[in-house]
Amino acid sequence: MAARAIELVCNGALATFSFTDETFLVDTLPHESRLQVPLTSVIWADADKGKLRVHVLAKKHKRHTLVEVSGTSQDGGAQEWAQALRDAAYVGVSQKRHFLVLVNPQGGPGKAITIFREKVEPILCAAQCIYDCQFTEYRHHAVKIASEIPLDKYDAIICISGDGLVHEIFNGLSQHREPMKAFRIPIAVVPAGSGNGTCMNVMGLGGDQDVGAAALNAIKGRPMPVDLCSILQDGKRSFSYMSQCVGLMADLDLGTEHLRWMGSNRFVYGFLRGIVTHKLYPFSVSVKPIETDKMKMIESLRVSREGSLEQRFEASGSRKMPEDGAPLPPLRYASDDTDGWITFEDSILFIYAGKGPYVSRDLMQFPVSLPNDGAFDLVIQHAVTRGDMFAGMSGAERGDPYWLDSANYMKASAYRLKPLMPHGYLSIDGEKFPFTEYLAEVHQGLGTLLSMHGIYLADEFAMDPPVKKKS
Ligand SMILES: Nc1ncnc2c1ncn2[C@@H]1O[C@H](COP(=O)(O)OP(=O)(O)OP(=O)(O)O)[C@@H](O)[C@H]1O
Repeated sequence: MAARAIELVCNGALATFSFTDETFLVDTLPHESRLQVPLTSVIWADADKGKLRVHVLAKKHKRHTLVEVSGTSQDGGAQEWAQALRDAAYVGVSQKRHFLVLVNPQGGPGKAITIFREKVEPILCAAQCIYDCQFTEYRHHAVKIASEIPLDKYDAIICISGDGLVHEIFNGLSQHREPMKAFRIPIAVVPAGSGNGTCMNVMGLGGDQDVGAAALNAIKGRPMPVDLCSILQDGKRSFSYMSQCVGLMADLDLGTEHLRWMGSNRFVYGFLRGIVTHKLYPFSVSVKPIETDKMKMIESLRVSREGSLEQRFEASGSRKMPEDGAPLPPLRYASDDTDGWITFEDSILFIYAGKGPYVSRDLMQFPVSLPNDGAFDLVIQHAVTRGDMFAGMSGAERGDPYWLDSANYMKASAYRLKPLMPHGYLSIDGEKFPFTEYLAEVHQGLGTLLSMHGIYLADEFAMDPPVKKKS
């Protein structure tokens, strides 16, 4: 598309506002200031009595910040131009979305209310969105809110929190009287917890610190189906959307709660403590694998990254709207099915299953994870020397541990895990669960997140295997 431009007067100087399919540009003459942002970053444009105002989220110091640019047209046409810009900036997504905003005042460092009032609210208002806001008042409050959410009222739920509240929302939606329809309500997360892995998976590296990018994702993102996992434990069914882990990785999360004052450094401390104690954990785990070949998983990742944005969403969004009253999907493996299962019984360092490449800023545990391939990625990390554990810390944030020979990396549609020790930690989406046997079973594309990309962003992962040093 040829650039569509309008001449305006801004602060006494002449300026040209223009846009193409890709970009919005403001040029002030003589070239004193220039603003250029992707067209997707334009969140509103309107004109009144010849005065044109455009709101964009411009990237400054690695964060998206709300910026207003305005000018007066002397030749008319501002209203029509603003409308054209708005339509171009919202191609494929609806304008003026209606949100339920859930804010966890206790999440992470306790700044969620400030983040909402000072950063998110002005952006939602600038984009002319409508929202109902609720502060969560106690643990599991979000489960109750999501289980009673009116269908058809909201375009999405915005969660200003960490990953724990998202876990509660998915579980609340599963308890809705119309669970399958409730699961179609997309969730957008604004980082305000101590664990913000979901934001990194959706928005890429730095997404855990970019509130503006998260608000933009809520306003402009499209529904991306994501696999969820049923957890059946002691006859009770719940849902996990992000991770399950036992062994060292659960110890360093749940076993360092008393060191919260250290921030995310407590995880590093926990890992170093694990190197010193060099403890192994006995488990039995049976897996129903879909893929065990690391190079084939890389190939699927490559394919998923190819193709246009439209193609990606088309490929991932072919779900039909469920019928009224459709129940939750049944569990296929609740009985003792063993056909095609592989069993490992061993003392291991940890077992980690998950969806989404990042589990934290410092760890890309599942670099080949895809949003809706019907699998949770599962890693069984076998015993290694202290030296190898230490060396394994380097490159963990860009997925290097994927290539470790000592790690079984699989895509699984289900697994059963049984602790062979009396005490320990089981972390599910970062929450503490009873340390007893459970079954995990994947449901393809059951949940929905908002995304501007249709895939997870984990570009730091090098898809080629490292060259092995000759010994
Ligand atoms: N008002 C409240 N008081 C106490 N706990 C709350 C409140 N609202 C929500 N919670 C709890 O906070 C927990 C986690 O919140 P959140 O997801 O925002 O942060 P997180 O980073 O995952 O966790 P955390 O900060 O605890 O490490 C959830 O278990 C939720 O039940």
